[in-house]
Amino acid sequence: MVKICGINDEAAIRAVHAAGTEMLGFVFFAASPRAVTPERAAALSALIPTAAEGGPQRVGLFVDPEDAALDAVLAALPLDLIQLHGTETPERCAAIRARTGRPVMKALGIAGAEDLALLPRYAASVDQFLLDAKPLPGSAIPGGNATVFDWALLHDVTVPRPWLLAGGLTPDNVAEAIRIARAPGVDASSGLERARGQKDPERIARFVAAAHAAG
Ligand SMILES: O=C(O)c1ccccc1N[C@@H]1O[C@H](COP(=O)(O)O)[C@@H](O)[C@H]1O
Repeated sequence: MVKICGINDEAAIRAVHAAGTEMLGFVFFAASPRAVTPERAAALSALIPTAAEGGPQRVGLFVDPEDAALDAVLAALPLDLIQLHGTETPERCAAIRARTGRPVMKALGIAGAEDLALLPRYAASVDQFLLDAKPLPGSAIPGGNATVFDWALLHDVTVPRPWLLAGGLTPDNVAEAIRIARAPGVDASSGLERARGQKDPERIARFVAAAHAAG
């Protein structure tokens, strides 16, 4: 299972589809260099087949969203999954799942084994986990920072929901990351860019091929 996040232009979404990627992410968080408006995401999404037609699942990435922000995005395009990348509590995740009728993927920042203790607290309230590097102090955004964590922390962990590994993944390190973390899926953004916020179609193709081969 491969997710490419931060899709914000036509070449990138076409590359994601051509590579046979299972999921793509639109960032609805204004502080991100990859942020898109709901209208821009809808226009890009319309360029390739829907998930029901065999295309990738559309994931909406939010950071501590208000209900109105979720409603505005869902009115513009039919997301398949909601990614929550802020400080949402288990109760807020459950409320968003109920309100939107969409499955929820909760991102947890991992820096040490103690961070994995949160997994059981969220398990009943979410459908998937995204295990990402914990942002370094002073980071302007809570993800998408090309930060890697120690994948071996996950080697012997039973994650109580389907999950993706994220944080500083690139075409060159993704196979090793999958092997060490025993990850069933991966997600990448910065490592597939030619400049901050600008995806490179060639890196997308190499990343997806490497991840699928490793899986
Ligand atoms: O990509 C962003 O701009 C972003 C902003 C706010 C929260 C999360 C964000 N991205 C997610 O972060 C991880 C790791 O990204 P990277 O590969 O290290 O750049 C990824 O899952 C994105 O979904």
